[in-house]
Amino acid sequence: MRSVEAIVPLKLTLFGEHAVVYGYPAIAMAISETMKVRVEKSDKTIVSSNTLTIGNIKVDLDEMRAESSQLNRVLSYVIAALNYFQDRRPVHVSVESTVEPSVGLGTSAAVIVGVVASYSRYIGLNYSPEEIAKISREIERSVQGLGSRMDTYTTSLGGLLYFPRNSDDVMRINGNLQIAAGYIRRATSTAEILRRVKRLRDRGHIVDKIMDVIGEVTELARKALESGDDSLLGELMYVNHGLLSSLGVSHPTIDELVSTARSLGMKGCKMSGGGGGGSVICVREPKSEILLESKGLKIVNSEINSTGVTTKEIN
Ligand SMILES: Nc1ncnc2c1ncn2[C@@H]1O[C@H](COP(=O)(O)OP(=O)(O)O)[C@@H](O)[C@H]1O
Ligand SMILES: C[C@@](O)(CCOP(=O)(O)O)CC(=O)O
Ligand SMILES: [Mg+2]
Repeated sequence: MRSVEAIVPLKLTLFGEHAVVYGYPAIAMAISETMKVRVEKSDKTIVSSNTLTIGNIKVDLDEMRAESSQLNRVLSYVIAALNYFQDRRPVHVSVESTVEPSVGLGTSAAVIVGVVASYSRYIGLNYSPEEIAKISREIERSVQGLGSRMDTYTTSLGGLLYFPRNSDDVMRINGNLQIAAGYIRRATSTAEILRRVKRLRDRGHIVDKIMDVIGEVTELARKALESGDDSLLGELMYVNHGLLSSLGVSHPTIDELVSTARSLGMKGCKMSGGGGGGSVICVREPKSEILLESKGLKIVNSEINSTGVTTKEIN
């Protein structure tokens, strides 16, 4: 077999980001923005990517070789995913994403899921999406030192998913939800923001009280999703956003956007994902994408992806 290609959906966190890391519930959905990870036969291990940006490079112009102290960090998820396998064969891993890295859409999870799905099939293993999710979750947590099962399970399994409190379970939600979503670039990574929240949480109980309320909001949002109550769902988005902002994980542009949406009488908007900039979701209505674009956000294809990660052999 010459090569295998995995197509991985990215994700939107609807409710419960950050709290889910500490056992509180969350709701996330896989979307139709995707990442392709192709693994093909090679005489040495090479990684190429269409969206990765690295700074601080030194180029040997005679050899046209680039070096950067940031390479290891930026490729850490790909490297960790390949290192998971005992059966290591030299391959060319090419990653093609329709969005920028590190904007709250789960590219860290997607790149791990894509490498695990494509490389495992390339060496003749036949993992189920659940096995890919389980393996990928441990890899993402090992790279970041912190993190929940939400992103790796959502990008592996697809659909609209509910992650119950204090459990390793995941359940599908039947809800027909129209979301508008977009992102701005951010200057930090989710791993760094997770460390910042952990430091805050280690200093006292107030963070757990805030996360407990986020958990209550998420449970109410699950019921609103199942009953199709968009106006309650939107209100809960504003509340969840305010609670995340109180944890210091939002961003001035995002806060201003969400408060503008609320003052315009829009149903609901909130940050989505790790924060510090990145993604915003709104209950879809005529004004939502206009507002997102007016604040400089890049709109993403937020149609639900119900299939999760898929792979195909390319001969
Ligand atoms: N196309 C890609 N190729 C290789 N690694 C990627 C790619 N996209 C993202 N990553 C990895 O994921 C990291 C971003 O993860 P994170 O900060 O959690 O943001 P998010 O998961 O919201 O996209 C990047 O710094 C990089 O290490
Ligand atoms: C902040 C968190 O809840 C979601 C992170 O989302 P993203 O990597 O920014 O797309 C972390 C986690 O669940 O592992
Ligand atoms: Mg991530």
